[in-house]
Amino acid sequence: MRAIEGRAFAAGMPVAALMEKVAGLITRRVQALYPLSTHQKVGVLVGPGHNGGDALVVARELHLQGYEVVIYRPFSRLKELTQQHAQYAESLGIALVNEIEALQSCDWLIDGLFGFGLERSLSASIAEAVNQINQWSVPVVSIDLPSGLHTDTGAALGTAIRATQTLCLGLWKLGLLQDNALEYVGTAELIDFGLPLADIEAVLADSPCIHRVTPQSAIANLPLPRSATTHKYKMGHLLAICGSHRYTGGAILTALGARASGVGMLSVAVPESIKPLLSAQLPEALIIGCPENSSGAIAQLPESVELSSYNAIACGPGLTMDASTVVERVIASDRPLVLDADGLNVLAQAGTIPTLTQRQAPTILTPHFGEFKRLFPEIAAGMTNRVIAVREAAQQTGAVVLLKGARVAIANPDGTVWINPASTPALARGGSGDVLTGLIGGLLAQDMLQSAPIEAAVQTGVWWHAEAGMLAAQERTELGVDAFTLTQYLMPALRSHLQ
Ligand SMILES: NC(=O)C1=CN([C@@H]2O[C@H](COP(=O)(O)OP(=O)(O)OC[C@H]3O[C@@H](n4cnc5c(N)ncnc54)[C@H](O)[C@@H]3O)[C@@H](O)[C@H]2O)[C@H](O)CC1
Ligand SMILES: [K+]
Repeated sequence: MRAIEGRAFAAGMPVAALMEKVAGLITRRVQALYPLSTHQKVGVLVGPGHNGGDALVVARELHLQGYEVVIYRPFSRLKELTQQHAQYAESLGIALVNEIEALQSCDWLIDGLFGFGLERSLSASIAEAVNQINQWSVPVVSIDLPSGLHTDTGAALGTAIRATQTLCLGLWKLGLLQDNALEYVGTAELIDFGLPLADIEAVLADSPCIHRVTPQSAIANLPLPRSATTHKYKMGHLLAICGSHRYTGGAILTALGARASGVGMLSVAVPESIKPLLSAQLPEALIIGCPENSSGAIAQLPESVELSSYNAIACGPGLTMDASTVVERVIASDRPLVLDADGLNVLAQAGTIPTLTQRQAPTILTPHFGEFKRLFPEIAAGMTNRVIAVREAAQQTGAVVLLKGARVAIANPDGTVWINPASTPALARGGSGDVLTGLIGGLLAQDMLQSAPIEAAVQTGVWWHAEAGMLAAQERTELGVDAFTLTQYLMPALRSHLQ
């Protein structure tokens, strides 16, 4: 962002004009959020840089419209432009207070302490003020990002404002999309102030892109509409390899996730002894009973199974490590593959990078952080930024890597990263990952027939899964989204977007 705005300034755009333009847009938005009639008294936190400058311009405009504005500006040295706005605000008679307590009686607050220029931890006195504000129940709108958050990693440097809304300026700051930042950001919105595309492209051209998954991008990747003359074999055939005597449910959930994807044919390989349970739940699927070993894990696939007849394979949920022979066989195959759970643990044991660099077909890995650490111990050891870490993992293995967390990040081997910006903690529950594996597998099997890029299935699966979780949580509370229920919400969630 600094480089992009630097190009605009170098080309003649006055800094003050850009600040005025941006702050005007912020003012309009906060007035809509906090109307004068109900939220007359506003406290404005002003930092030393241009984030503080933005805040002062907003303070001035709100004052001129009749709001009762109180400024808290705990820095003696301000950047020049910020200093000028501070002086003008004073000349208008806007109240200035030295004690943070004076803001507690405000109806709402604007946070302009720091934006993307924060480079070190907050000093003790500022941290103290921020902690106090966080204990009040006064709503806070943060300009650009909650003060105290690092703009890239989203980590709180010491402490940070817990915002009600964050109005991010121009382009999404990566930090706002990181798990670290979630408890601080509140509702995030982008204030688009018309950065010239040429400047954005010139600065970002050489760095791999980071995208947000949007409903539009996710829906565009769905295998819809179906061709009027299609038939089941044209809609993909997925082989799910999952479950054990111990973990029957994992197999059922994976298969139900796959079913929801609309895949043309679904085959599910499970240990022979649990076949009747799967058949009862999934009358439409072809359940393959496999020879099992003494622990009740799949020992091997039946000889009749011809891997080359499937468009994709999803492998891992509920297998246990005792099924390592079958996982190794699948990894060695030439089929597009989604690996999860024990599939990942077997891969880690075999050596992630040497094993995957030998694969010819596409691979999708879906680790949570614990599995990620086992797969990529070196990357995980030095990790401060999930997005960079997942990108490295994809680049080193040639696989698409989906790192689970509060916000899923998906990296392609070319360095592109996709982040799904909306989800729900209701999904933090055993089995919800199994549903995701099946769903992605089913989408992948369909995509393979349409020659869609493999990451399309991953993005769409992640988005759809989160949407189902959010819809279920809305109707049933965050406690009501067990993994089976989640599978029941996949269709309603999609329908609500397609209408
Ligand atoms: N293109 C845009 O997005 C625009 C952004 N604007 C706003 O400008 C800020 C970024 O401004 P900048 O002055 O670079 O940084 P900050 O306001 O975040 O403050 C940095 C300021 O503070 C000093 N500093 C850094 N860390 C600390 C610390 N821990 N304690 C004390 N002081 C610290 C540092 O030396 C700087 O002086 C952006 O976020 C937007 O809000 C423009 O107004 C419009 C275009
Ligand atoms: K801020």
